[in-house]
Amino acid sequence: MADGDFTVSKPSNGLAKIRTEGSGHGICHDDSALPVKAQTIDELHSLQKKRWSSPTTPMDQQTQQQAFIAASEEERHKQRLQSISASLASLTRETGPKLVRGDPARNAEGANRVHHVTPTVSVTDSALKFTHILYNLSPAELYEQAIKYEKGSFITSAGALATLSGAKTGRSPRDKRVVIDETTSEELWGSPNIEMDEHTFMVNRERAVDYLNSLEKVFVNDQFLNWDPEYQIKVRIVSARAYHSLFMHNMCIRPTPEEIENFGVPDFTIYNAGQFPCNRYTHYMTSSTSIDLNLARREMVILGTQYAGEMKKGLFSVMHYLMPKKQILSLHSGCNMGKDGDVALFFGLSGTGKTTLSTDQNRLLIGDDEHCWSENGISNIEGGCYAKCIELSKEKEPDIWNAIKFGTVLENVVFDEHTREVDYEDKSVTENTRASYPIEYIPNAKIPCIGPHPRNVILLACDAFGVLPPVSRLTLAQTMYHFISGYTALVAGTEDGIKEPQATFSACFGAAFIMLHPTKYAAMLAEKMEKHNAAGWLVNTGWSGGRYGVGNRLKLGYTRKIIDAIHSGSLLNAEYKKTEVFGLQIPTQVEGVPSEILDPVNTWADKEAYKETLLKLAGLFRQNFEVFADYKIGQEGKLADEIFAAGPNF
Ligand SMILES: Nc1ncnc2c1ncn2[C@@H]1O[C@H](COP(=O)(O)OP(=O)(O)O)[C@@H](O)[C@H]1O
Ligand SMILES: C=C(OP(=O)(O)O)C(=O)O
Ligand SMILES: [Ca+2]
Ligand SMILES: [Mn+2]
Repeated sequence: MADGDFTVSKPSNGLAKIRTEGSGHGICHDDSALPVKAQTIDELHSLQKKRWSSPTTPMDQQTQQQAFIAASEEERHKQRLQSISASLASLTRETGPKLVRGDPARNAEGANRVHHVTPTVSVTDSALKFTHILYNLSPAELYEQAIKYEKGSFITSAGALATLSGAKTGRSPRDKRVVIDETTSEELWGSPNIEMDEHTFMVNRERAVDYLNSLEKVFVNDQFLNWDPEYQIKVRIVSARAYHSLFMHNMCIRPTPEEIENFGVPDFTIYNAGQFPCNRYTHYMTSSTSIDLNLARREMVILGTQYAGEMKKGLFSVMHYLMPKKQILSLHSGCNMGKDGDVALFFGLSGTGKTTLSTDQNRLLIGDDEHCWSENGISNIEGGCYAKCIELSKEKEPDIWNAIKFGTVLENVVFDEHTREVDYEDKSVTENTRASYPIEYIPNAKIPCIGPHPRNVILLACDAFGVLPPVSRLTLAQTMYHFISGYTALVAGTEDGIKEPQATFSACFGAAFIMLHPTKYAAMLAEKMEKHNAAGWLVNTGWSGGRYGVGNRLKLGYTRKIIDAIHSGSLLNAEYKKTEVFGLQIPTQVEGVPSEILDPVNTWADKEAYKETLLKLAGLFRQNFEVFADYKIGQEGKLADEIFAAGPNF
């Protein structure tokens, strides 16, 4: 042995004899000579964990180092529990539940932290019970909670937490409602915001709160939205599952310990009752799922769905209401920045490439999904990303692949029972498999997630009809036309027999989230693009060479080359020609992309079918835009006429 403390010699009886060296008397070291600072096993275990601290998103150094006014620790914990108890107060019983900090499983630990928050006036059993609060737990603690108590939670070979979201594996837009009162009935755009009244909201709120209070423990996250400190809001998420708490830990901005101590009263609260359904006898309820937004109360209630994306997109709706009031444009877009500070926005509906294309090894990631454009520039609303991971490959999307590690929530993926290796091709649970990770898991994330005014505005459409060009340069009026249209066409996925792509028009590429009339956002976008001289682009990340079933999806590598040419500015100076019907300007050459695919007509073998499909899509655009024809945009509505004229002509 090279540096052995002991040697092994082979005696005649065949058994190896161990001789320790340096011990002098030929006996082994006595372990008891090394003192363990504990007299009992329990004491030993208590040494394992150091004092409580809270996980953070790296903010700027100064904020982090700022000393905070120190009330006594006990006092601060008490205040926090009081604030949470107020959040969870039942409206009819007037008082909040009794709260205990910590895990009920560790009773001894919890018991000495009991706080009698408010004197109880009612005498029901629920008033006698304690609700344990698991407050801003760390990813490690949440892993333990999930694995111990939530069926379907596993650690994958990469270290991510695999979970199941239950019966719902996507959002439920038809079950999302907004309270209409005197103010909001004036302000809100009717169509996507299915209404409900205040009273019904309160019925559902009570249902969610009673459910949460009936549990042994609930998770509470206090976090921030929006990286621009001037327009940041404080959010509280009360949920029943560790999975939800970890998801929001990843998706919202994580406060420093100092910020947590001084958090105070949240600006907005989510009550996520998850699997607990709404009462279908309640007015307005059309299913067992209800996602209810009350802007006046600044509250959201979730009943009957565990799909975590509901929380993040629910808060996005809130931002779509609050931000425009401050002249800030909220955007359903990804965003990244070049080394020279050139910022690009990527708008698009789900699955069109916002996350994939904003995550670019050559550029700094500002965010993948939700942003604000204010007079200060661009800021990300969130602290994390939510990537689709169906057919995820290490080669094509290395940064997303590498972000799937400890701390990442992997929703609804399928993995090998033994190795826990994820099969990203497997759609057994759903096609909408997802990974949620903190933004700093992307190596070139731009932290803080803010940037200057955008230079390029890229509208993404996954055109399964295969007739939109891979890239077109848009005039301002065309940008507005396509922004208001919000087109994409997807295929129904795995189902057999689906030959016809489904066209979707979703105003501002986010009709499910916008709160005001689409033209309000469009006017702000036009004003900002003009002021900051941003160029508009339409990029088809969908089909080429024929519609779905005949052609193929454009290679991600080609789309990336197109995006590179937009970023570098080289595409601004390219030679262009105009397409028929849609009147789009398309480049004749893009570096790294076969020129013949740039005009889709070249890629279709059946030219007649091409023309027919093109006209069909143009007709769908025209039909969709009819409802917007009467709106004024810009001064004296001049832009409105231009925008209307910027649609297809046939
Ligand atoms: N040419 C392409 N451009 C962009 N994405 C593509 C392309 N081809 C295939 N994809 C896949 O489409 C999906 C786009 O999803 P994602 O970026 O998560 O969309 P979003 O963030 O807009 O919802 C990814 O799974 C990506 O791998
Ligand atoms: C979370 C979502 O975002 P996206 O699909 O746009 O990435 C969603 O739409 O449910
Ligand atoms: Ca995304
Ligand atoms: Mn999105």
